[in-house]
Amino acid sequence: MAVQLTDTEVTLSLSDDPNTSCKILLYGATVYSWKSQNIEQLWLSKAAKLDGSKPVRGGIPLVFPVFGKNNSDDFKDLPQHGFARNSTWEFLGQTQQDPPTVQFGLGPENVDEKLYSGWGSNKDNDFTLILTIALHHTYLKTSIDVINNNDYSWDFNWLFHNYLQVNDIEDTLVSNLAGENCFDQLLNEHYEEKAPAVTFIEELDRIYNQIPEERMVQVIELGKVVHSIQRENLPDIVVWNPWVDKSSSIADFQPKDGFKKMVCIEPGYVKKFVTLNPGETWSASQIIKRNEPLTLQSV
Ligand SMILES: O=P(O)(O)OC[C@H]1O[C@H](O)[C@H](O)[C@@H](O)[C@@H]1O
Repeated sequence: MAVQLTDTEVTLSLSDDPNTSCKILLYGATVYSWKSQNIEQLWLSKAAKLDGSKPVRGGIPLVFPVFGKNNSDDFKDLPQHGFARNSTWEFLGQTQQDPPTVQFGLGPENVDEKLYSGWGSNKDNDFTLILTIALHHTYLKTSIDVINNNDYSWDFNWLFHNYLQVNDIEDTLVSNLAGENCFDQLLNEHYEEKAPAVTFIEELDRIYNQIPEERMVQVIELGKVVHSIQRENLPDIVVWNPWVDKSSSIADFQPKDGFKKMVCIEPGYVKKFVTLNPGETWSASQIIKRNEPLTLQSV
């Protein structure tokens, strides 16, 4: 069976290749495992909670309606990264057989009242989120539709918080960001990226912004491309590795040297807010690919 459902999660697998599969928790609609030909592609903390008691540390948590903490009136009462990752989504069903494709939905009725009331000055922003996940032989596609059901407009951020698995972060490069604008969240500074590729030797937390859509960001290990990310309507890319001190301060980050095995590459719309008008739908997607050729688009 290509799609299996339990009370808490959905599993997709390819009928002609059962070793290619992904698992999605209803909690947060979080993809917490994606295996391609039996090789796990996503990093998941050994201490990640999969019981709905807190957002999943690993996989692909979803960030909505705010990225990080924001002190403006409409967002200051929300938790870090909003409430999509800590709400239980509805499974809407399978929409396609081949490739296996499923959808999940979230609306105000699914969100804890206290969390929801932290958003917006009207306190009744009526939204629908539809998440679509499609599993292919060599890639995983996640797409989001955000619908405004109100008769007034409101603002939001969206981000796919991908925790990608690597063998050794010190052998890992992230390419195709040279020459782009970056906001360094640790230095609290904007600058132009001068390095031909992003390397990791300490904690790193940057928002690369307004990256042209044709730019394919690639994660390269010892000269081999391990992940490539294609984006639609997601102009910003957060690159994060917590390294030693930050990992040790995160209770559900295990093992403590797990930062060596992961890099977060997070396509989103976070440097500015999307303003969504009444009745309108905003759509975006990402495709995470394996085994792509090296594409040099900036050096
Ligand atoms: O600990 P969390 O709330 O899941 O956030 C984890 C990380 O998310 C993003 O990558 C941010 O850029 C980081 O500043 C943050 O530390």
